[in-house]
Amino acid sequence: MGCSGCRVRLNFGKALSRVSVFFTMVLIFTYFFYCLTGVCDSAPRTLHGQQQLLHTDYDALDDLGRVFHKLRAPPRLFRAASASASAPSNANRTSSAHAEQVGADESDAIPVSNTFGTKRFPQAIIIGVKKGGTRALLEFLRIHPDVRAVGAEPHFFDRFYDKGLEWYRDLMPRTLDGQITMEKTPSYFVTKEAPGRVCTMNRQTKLIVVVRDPVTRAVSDYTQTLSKNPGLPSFQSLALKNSSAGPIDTAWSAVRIGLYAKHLENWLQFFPLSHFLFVSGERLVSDPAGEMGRVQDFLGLKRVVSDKHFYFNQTKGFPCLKKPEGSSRPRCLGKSKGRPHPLIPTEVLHRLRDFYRPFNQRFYQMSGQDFGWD
Ligand SMILES: Nc1ncnc2c1ncn2[C@@H]1O[C@H](COP(=O)(O)OS(=O)(=O)O)[C@@H](OP(=O)(O)O)[C@H]1O
Repeated sequence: MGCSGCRVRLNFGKALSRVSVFFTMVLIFTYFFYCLTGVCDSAPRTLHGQQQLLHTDYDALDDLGRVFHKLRAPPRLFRAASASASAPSNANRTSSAHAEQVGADESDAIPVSNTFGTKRFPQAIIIGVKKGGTRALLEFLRIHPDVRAVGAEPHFFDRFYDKGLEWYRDLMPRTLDGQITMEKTPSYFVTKEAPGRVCTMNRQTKLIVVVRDPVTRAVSDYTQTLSKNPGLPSFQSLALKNSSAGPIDTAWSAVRIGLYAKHLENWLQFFPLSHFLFVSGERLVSDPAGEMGRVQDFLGLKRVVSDKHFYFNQTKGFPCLKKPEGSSRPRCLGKSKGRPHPLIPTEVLHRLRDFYRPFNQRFYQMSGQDFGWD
């Protein structure tokens, strides 16, 4: 009896240890599963620490009103997490970052998440210009394994500066050594306070400005506003004071943003010219690989993004990204990028062109580049 009792107790003890081993395994698997999905990210978080910037829809990402909706979106599963789940070697680091970029098109989200690395302030920012081609540039750069970028526009240096630098850093994706953190907010270029603020964050920041013929840019800007507000007055009545007879209305933001020389002057009070790269919005469309070569050189990156990444999509009328490795679909920008412009009377366009000419010439002198808009 004592013996059997002891045996029963022994059997019971064995069963108990098997059950506890089983539960321990379950716990370990659950923990790893959650880690892989980024939920157990243990890095310190700020007030806004739950925000996870996801690359979802290019149009929405550029829609300022929806940025914070995007910021609060819950993290989703992503392929790269498992690729980098084991301690990442240097090779894994680049390929895992690359894997995060794979698989998106304009409607299908590419959740960008990473439980490894450190959140850093951006070393390079695309500061402008609105409707210049900034989204195309950022998305082309994101193919590069050594670039990690915020998908949405943070608008920190113009709208949310009072939230503080830690808030801003927390918006950034994690990067590993050798990777560059980037963001794009085109309104920085025309924000008076932005240069001083960026300089306070880091005076070594590299600044990229995508510029486009200011006349076409103004029409593009107007097209965007019109798409949100169909009752908008005509382009000419907004561009010209006192209707068609009057002078150009420089108070209208669609006109004012195109005074590139004026805005650049403000930035040059804080940063030397060597910190700027001016990307031609026109060449970004006609020769994306060529322009991307210049951008990668400026950022000190290996030239990874090249001809082989692009194809010209006849339907869209713009270059798109070829099917990235492991993805089922090629990637074009969304509907709000490359949409048809309304017809503007030729004399109004001529008047605008004449108006911009001296500012363009001044901008060519300041930047040391002739963009050939005249
Ligand atoms: N590859 C590719 N695909 C689609 N569109 C392209 C591309 N490259 C440059 N562009 C031009 O980008 C213009 C929009 O500029 P932004 O992205 O800077 O706009 S925004 O300020 O972020 O709203 C957009 O302006 P619109 O043509 O007026 O829509 C495009 O001309």
